[in-house]
Amino acid sequence: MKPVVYRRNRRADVDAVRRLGVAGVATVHEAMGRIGLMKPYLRPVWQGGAVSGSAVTVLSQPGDNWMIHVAVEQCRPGDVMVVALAADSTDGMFGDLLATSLKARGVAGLIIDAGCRDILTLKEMGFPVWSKAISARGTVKATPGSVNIPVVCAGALVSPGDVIVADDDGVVVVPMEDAVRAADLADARLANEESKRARLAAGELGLDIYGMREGLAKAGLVYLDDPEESAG
Ligand SMILES: O=C([O-])CC(=O)C(=O)O
Ligand SMILES: [Mg+2]
Repeated sequence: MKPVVYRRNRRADVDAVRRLGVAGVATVHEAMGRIGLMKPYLRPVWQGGAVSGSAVTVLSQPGDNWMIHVAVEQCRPGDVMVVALAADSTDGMFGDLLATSLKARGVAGLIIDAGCRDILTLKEMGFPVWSKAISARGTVKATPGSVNIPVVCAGALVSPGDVIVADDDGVVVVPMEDAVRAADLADARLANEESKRARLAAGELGLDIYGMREGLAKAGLVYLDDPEESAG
């Protein structure tokens, strides 16, 4: 496949992107029917960061961060850069210099299926990164890849413009055309969880709130008194 950069104007619906970010990864993943989650080996390089934004996708060669430099130019404020690899790598392809460049363009964060370095500075900058590894191993600029093509990142298909939601729980992808519907479903789920949270906090049991007792009995669960106590 010839290396290519697709210039792209289309982005996901801005309000849907915001609402999906508020809902967070676990809620969005559930709302979509438990799909779209990247593999859990992708971890935030510092805790407490959270982003949602339209994906600018990058396909890079292992040990080579040339295409990240190329992709910076294609980013707009609010975008999330997603870097997939043509073959497995944990090399430290990204650090505070590239983060400074992305931040200057208003990019919200980076998802990378490889290594990241300069962690302390990234944390001080408040620039969130989810990576497969933390590694100081340096990389070259030798072989081109592509920008804004569909990629598979940590097991999930990401097309340019798809919504990326990332927080301490992981990273989830929402197809661009599903963004508004997913945001509506996530909002409904949040409202429903709020009422459940209040009832659980008041001491009601999940067993009763969810009407589980009958199903458990049908499934054969029995309750017995402790034989030692009744013998006594
Ligand atoms: O320069 C690199 O190759 C990656 C890096 O450490 C940075 O962006 O600061
Ligand atoms: Mg560096």
